[in-house]
Amino acid sequence: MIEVDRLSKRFDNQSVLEEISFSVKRGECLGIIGPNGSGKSTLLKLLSGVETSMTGKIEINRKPIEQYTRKELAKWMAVLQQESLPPIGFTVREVIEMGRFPFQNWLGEETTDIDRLIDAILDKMGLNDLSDRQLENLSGGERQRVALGKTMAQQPKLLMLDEPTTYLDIGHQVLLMDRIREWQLEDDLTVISVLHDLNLAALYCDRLLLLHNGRVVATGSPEDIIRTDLIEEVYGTAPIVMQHPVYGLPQIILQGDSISQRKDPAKKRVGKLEIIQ
Ligand SMILES: Nc1ncnc2c1ncn2[C@@H]1O[C@H](COP(=O)(O)OP(=O)(O)OP(=O)(O)O)[C@@H](O)[C@H]1O
Repeated sequence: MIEVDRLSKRFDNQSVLEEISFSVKRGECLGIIGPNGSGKSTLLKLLSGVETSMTGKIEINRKPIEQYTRKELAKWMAVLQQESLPPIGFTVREVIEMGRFPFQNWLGEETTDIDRLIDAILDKMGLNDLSDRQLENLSGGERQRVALGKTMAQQPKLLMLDEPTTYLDIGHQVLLMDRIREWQLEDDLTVISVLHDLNLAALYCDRLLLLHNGRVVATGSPEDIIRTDLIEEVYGTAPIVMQHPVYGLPQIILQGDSISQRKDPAKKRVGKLEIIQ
C-alpha cells in the first residue's frame, strides 16, 4: 500500500531524515520508534503530505503522493495528531461530524447516513453520555477519544497516529490501542503510528521501524527489534527484555544506576543484570 524509497529531508543545513526506505502492506500496523529528535514526527508529516521531501519518493497504491489532491488524501488517510481538535465552542458530536468534511459537497451535503455513523462511533468510543458536552470541558483522555472518533468518521483506509497515548493513564492507553487494533482488524485498516512506549509498540504493532539520527536502524517484528543490544545502541540505556507471560511478546523493564541506592535495605540490589536474550 505504501512504498517509501530513499527519502531524505533537511531543515536549513540540518539533515533530519536520510535515505529512508520501507514499505507497509494493507491491513498492517507499523510502529515508528526511536529516541527524541530521531525524525519520527517528520517522517509522519512526509507520509501524510504535510511536508515535502528533498529527495526520494513516497507511493500510495503505486501512485506518487504528490499526484493526490489534498481532498483525495483526506478521503484516504486520517491523521491523529496531538491536540488536533478545534479549540472551543463545539460539542463532542459536532467535532466527530467534522471528520466527514472531505466527503461533503460545497453545500455541506453528502450521501452517507451520517447520523447512524456518528451514533455508532459515539457508542464504540464510549462517548454517548458526553455527546452534547463542549469539548473544552473534557479531560485529556476524553478529548483523545473524541479525536480518534473524528478520524473514524473519516472512514480512512490509512490511519496515522503521532504519539496517541501521550498524557493518557494506563487504562486509557490500553483502551485507545485496543479500539485502534479492533478497527484495524475489522476494516483491514492500515495503521502507521509513532510511539514512545516500547511496551505498547511491541504489544500492538505487527512490525516496528527503529529510527536513530534520521536513519533506519532496523525494521522487523517486535521480537527482532525489542532487543537489549539494539535498544542500548539507540537509546543509550540497557533495559531488561522479557517475554510477556500471556502474549509471548517482548516487554522491557528499565534499569538505572541510582535505583539500587535506596534507603530501604530490603529493596537494595547491587549492579545491573547483564543480559538475557
Ligand atoms: N520545521 C522544522 N524546522 C527545523 N528543524 C526541524 C523542524 N521540524 C523538526 N526539526 C528538527 O528535526 C529533528 C527531528 O525532529 P522530529 O520532531 O521529527 O523528531 P521526533 O523523533 O519526532 O522527536 P520527539 O520524539 O522528541 O518528538 C529535530 O532535531 C528537530 O529539531
